[in-house]
Amino acid sequence: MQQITVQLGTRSYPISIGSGLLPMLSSQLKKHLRRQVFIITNTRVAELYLEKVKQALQPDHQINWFIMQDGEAYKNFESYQQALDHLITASYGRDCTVVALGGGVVGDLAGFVAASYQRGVDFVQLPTTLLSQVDSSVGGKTAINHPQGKNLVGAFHQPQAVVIDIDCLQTLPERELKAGLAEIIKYGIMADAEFFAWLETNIKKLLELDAESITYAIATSCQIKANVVAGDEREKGQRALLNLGHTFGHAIETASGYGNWLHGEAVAAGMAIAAQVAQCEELISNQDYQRILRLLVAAGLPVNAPSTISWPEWQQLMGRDKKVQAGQIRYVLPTAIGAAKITTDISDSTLQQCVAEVRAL
Ligand SMILES: NC(=O)c1ccc[n+]([C@@H]2O[C@H](COP(=O)([O-])OP(=O)(O)OC[C@H]3O[C@@H](n4cnc5c(N)ncnc54)[C@H](O)[C@@H]3O)[C@@H](O)[C@H]2O)c1
Ligand SMILES: O=C(O)C(=O)C[C@@H](O)[C@H](O)[C@H](O)COP(=O)(O)O
Ligand SMILES: [Zn+2]
Repeated sequence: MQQITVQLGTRSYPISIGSGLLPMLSSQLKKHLRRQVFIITNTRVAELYLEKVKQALQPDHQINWFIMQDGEAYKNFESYQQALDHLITASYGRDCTVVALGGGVVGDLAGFVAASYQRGVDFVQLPTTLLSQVDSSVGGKTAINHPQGKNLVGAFHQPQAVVIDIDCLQTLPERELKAGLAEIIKYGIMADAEFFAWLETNIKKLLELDAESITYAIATSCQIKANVVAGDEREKGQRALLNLGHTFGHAIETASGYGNWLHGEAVAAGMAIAAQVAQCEELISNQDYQRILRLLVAAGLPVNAPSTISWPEWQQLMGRDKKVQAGQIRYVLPTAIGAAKITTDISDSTLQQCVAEVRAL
């Protein structure tokens, strides 16, 4: 088992990564779980893992749970209210722990429940998708979607612990695995040229779920994210680099109806647009631009944006991005493999042309 710490002073927390961790949860989480535990999961994950988790935690804990509907479309106000209704009906107090068992949808929603129930209770993440293991379970961004934009309602609320059992990936559909690779590739592009080169060589092994390679990719991703979050917990500056591809990607997810494009797929197409803009602006070499596209394609990810979104719609959706400051959209653009920058200085015509070109790739 490997352990990484997110260094946030008194709110620091461990990320444990390994095989066979769910059955050993009680010992993994000894110091991190309150007596009253409230598990939030979804229909699919409950079928696969809820009993295992309950068994691992009994009899030391009082356990209640809420099973939400499966899918991005359910990361909404209704599921949020239903989860709270369950917590209140079960008479859970402020001294409970909310446990998220599932992918990023469950994790984001459960995190927001934990952040807001009785003004904040403890929270533990048990991520079961590749995407949630490398990204959403770490860093404390919690949220639900609004029909007009992704993650528009939420809070920063760090977990007490994250336990990543790589065995969960055995049951994950291939399309979801690929979606997780998008956020892994993101780390290589924005922060780590050596990791990007490793991904170029090992992408097939990741697609085949080679245990050593997957563990290395998860640990490296979590370490990169932990470093960024430790330096800028609330996205006042450099944390925005973790949003590479998201200004465009979130617009794609919202415009196409939540769940039609997976988050990772939309981020992949968003990173292709960001790379294209960077190339038009001569911020990145053609060679690095090509390497980004090649790796995304090798991971089986889309590099084309949908052609159904009109330019005014792009503008409206991107205008709701949470990085907007003083009415100006701040774009994250790659400047080389392993480096990115945040800029407002891109003309509308360049953007429109790049979005059109990525549609035509
Ligand atoms: N908070 C953050 O920092 C952050 C970071 C990245 C993404 N996100 C959010 O995460 C969400 C995407 O997360 P996701 O890609 O995990 O999607 P998801 O949570 O919808 O999970 C994908 C699918 O896999 C199923 N599933 C989960 N674990 C499984 C398993 N082990 N075996 C079989 N099926 C399983 C789920 O039921 C679902 O159908 C988006 O809402 C995105 O906005 C948040
Ligand atoms: O942790 C972060 O910071 C990220 O930006 C990670 C992203 O992968 C993630 O999708 C996040 O939820 C996007 O944040 P948002 O602030 O744009 O909603
Ligand atoms: Zn993301």
